[in-house]
Amino acid sequence: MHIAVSGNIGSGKTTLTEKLAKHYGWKAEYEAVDNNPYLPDFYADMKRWAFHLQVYFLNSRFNQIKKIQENEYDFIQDRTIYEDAYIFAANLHKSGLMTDRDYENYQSLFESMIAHVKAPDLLIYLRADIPKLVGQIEKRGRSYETTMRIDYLKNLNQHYEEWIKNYQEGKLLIIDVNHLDFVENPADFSFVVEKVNREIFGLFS
Ligand SMILES: Nc1ncnc2c1ncn2[C@@H]1O[C@H](COP(=O)(O)OP(=O)(O)OP(=O)(O)O)[C@@H](O)[C@H]1O
Repeated sequence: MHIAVSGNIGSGKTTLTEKLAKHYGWKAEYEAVDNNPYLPDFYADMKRWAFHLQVYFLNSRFNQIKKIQENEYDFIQDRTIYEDAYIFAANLHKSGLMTDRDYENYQSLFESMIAHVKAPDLLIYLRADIPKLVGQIEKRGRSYETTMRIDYLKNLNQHYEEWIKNYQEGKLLIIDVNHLDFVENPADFSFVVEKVNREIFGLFS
């Protein structure tokens, strides 16, 4: 079984992925953040590094999916390959931070890859408004994320909502996390687990 957690920057994917993996005994696949060779440069100069970063994420996500699909274990994945293409790359192109030429090249690479990708059995989307995202980004205090503009988060949220509205690849669970704190409040985590239980009941057989 393949579960994926999606959502904007700071929506709490990594924490929820960790907690659900522990709760259900699933293996977890995280985003390449600490060893990412482009991320700090990208935040300093998006136009200069957009294409490089997108190719890096696409490849790293594709390798994760291969691993998940080739394995017999149940996996939970922190962010999907769809978000790289339909949210981040699309937004960079729309905002004029990726040229038409680079975007077309990227899309063609994505199309070649997506033919080999199976959608997750369950997609969990963490919906969060800007104040919640900003609060969580500030709390974790990654230095290179301090230059991030509110507009960037807003545009990403618009892309997320559009994508989720049209998502038909598999089961989808939308969780509004604006008033949830599944780290500090055990009842909030139980609330999420109950929702997930309802969705995965039947997927195990
Ligand atoms: N395709 C992409 N294009 C641009 N930036 C990306 C892409 N994928 C991930 N990132 C950025 O890489 C970093 C990944 O950090 P991390 O894995 O902690 O996730 P996050 O998006 O901050 O979410 P969360 O707080 O929900 O775990 C963030 O700054 C994130 O937005």
